[in-house]
Formats: sequence, structure tokens, C-alpha cells
Amino acid sequence: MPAVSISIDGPTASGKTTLATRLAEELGLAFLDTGVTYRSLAYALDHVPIERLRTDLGSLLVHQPEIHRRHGKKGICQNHAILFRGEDITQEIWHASLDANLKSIAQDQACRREILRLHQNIVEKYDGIVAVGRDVAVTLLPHASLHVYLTASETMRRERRRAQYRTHKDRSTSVGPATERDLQNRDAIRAMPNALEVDSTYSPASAVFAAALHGLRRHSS
Ligand SMILES: Nc1ncnc2c1ncn2[C@@H]1O[C@H](COP(=O)(O)OP(=O)(O)OP(=O)(O)O)[C@@H](O)[C@H]1O
Ligand SMILES: Nc1ccn([C@H]2C[C@H](O)[C@@H](COP(=O)(O)O)O2)c(=O)n1
Repeated sequence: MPAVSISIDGPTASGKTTLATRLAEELGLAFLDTGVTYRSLAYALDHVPIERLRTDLGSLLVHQPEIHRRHGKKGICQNHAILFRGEDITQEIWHASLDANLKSIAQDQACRREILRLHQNIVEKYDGIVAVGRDVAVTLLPHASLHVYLTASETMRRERRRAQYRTHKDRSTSVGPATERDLQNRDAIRAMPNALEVDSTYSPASAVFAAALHGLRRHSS
């Protein structure tokens, strides 16, 4: 288990990635977006049958997470990269046409187990990590220093996603209500002693960051 680890969960476009990258930059941690792996498998599903993804994931996919190292006032950031059979698919995984595949992958328990194994190997490699995604608090980082559950109203999340992708016409802007899985994860996180729930609907990203940092200090002392 790394020295400092933070899990961040919450529904689509609640601001998980924004918070996680800021925390990683400020604290000099690695950053793992588990949703990126799910999106990569959705891409892969157009090329190989799901049975192969369940058994050969480790040899098909390389997920290189971002590393953030604080350097004076400027963080040094090495962007994440996703390789599928050696080909860089980092940009392709966001395409809206992958939405149906994404659902199939997220519902496949054998795939979820393989993805978890892949993420566990990544976590082992780093001395500190911020990991983002549905269920990371429960499955990947149950002993994290802090578990953040981030919410925002559906209307606000939809507005943010549309604004974010205004110049990316091929990207998915589908934002729905919190799913059953989102609500189960939220309840599991609420029951954890070192959890922090933040509603970002009317809070700017800087206020969400300050709340998370405060939570980390409180639970680490
Ligand atoms: N607190 C905030 N206030 C206003 N805008 C925000 C806030 N947090 C994030 N945003 C903006 O909302 C958009 C979505 O944020 P982000 O990508 O971090 O969400 P996410 O939860 O990681 O999404 P996904 O579930 O797809 O991974 C971005 O354009 C980001 O700049
Ligand atoms: N740990 C995870 C991460 C992601 N998913 C699913 C949920 C979404 O449909 C998709 C993409 O995630 P996002 O980029 O929106 O965070 O992958 C999951 O089931 N478990």
C-alpha cells in the first residue's frame, strides 16, 4: 500500500478527473483514471471477442498512468498513454460510438475482475497514487488515506460535459442520472471512517480541491 493514496468516486462529469489531477500535481502523486481502462476495453471489443479480453487483458493492454511530480511551483506531468496490441489508442477511446461497448464491459464481472488485477499491478508500482472511478474505494484502494465521493446535480453535470466537448464533436456527451452502481458505491463510501462527500454543483473546482486537502489532513493526523 502506497504512503498516500486517495480514491475518488462519483457519477459522470462530477469533476473527479479535475480534482484528482490537481491533488496529484500538488502532492506529487501518480494519477490513475480507471475509467480510461474501461474505455480502452470498449475500443478493444470492436477488434477482439470479449472472451479474449477476459483472459488475455494483461498482454493486450498497457495502461501507463500519468505521473505528477511537484517541481517548484510547476508540476511536471507525463500524460497517460494507452496501448492496445502496441498501438496508441489514447485519443480513440473517447469516441461516442463506443458507448454501447462501454456498457457491455462495465456489466461483465469477469472483465471487471481482470481490470481490477491490472489496476492492482499499477498501484503496486507507485509510492503514492490518486485513483479515480466507480468502485475504486471498495475494490482497489480500500485502505486509502482518503475516500472522496463527488456529486453534482444531473443538470450541472450535463452542462459541464457539453461545454467540455463543444469542440470535440465525436465525443460522447451522454450524462444520465446517478446509476444503481453509483448509489451503492456512494453508500459504501459513506460508511467508511475516512470518507468525504462533496457536492460540487455550486462549488468551483478550487473549493472542491481545498475541501479534499482539508479532509486528507484531518484523516491523516
Ligand atoms: N467544481 C467544478 N465547477 C465547475 N466545473 C467543473 C468543476 N469540476 C469540474 N468541472 C468541469 O466539468 C467538466 C467535467 O469534469 P471532469 O472531467 O473532471 O469530470 P469526471 O467526473 O472526471 O468525468 P468522467 O466521469 O467522464 O470521467 C470539465 O470540463 C471540468 O473542467
Ligand atoms: N472503476 C470503474 C471505472 C469506470 N467504469 C465505467 C463507468 C463508465 O460507463 C465508464 C467510463 O468511466 P468514466 O470515464 O465516465 O469515469 O466505465 C466502471 O464501471 N468502473
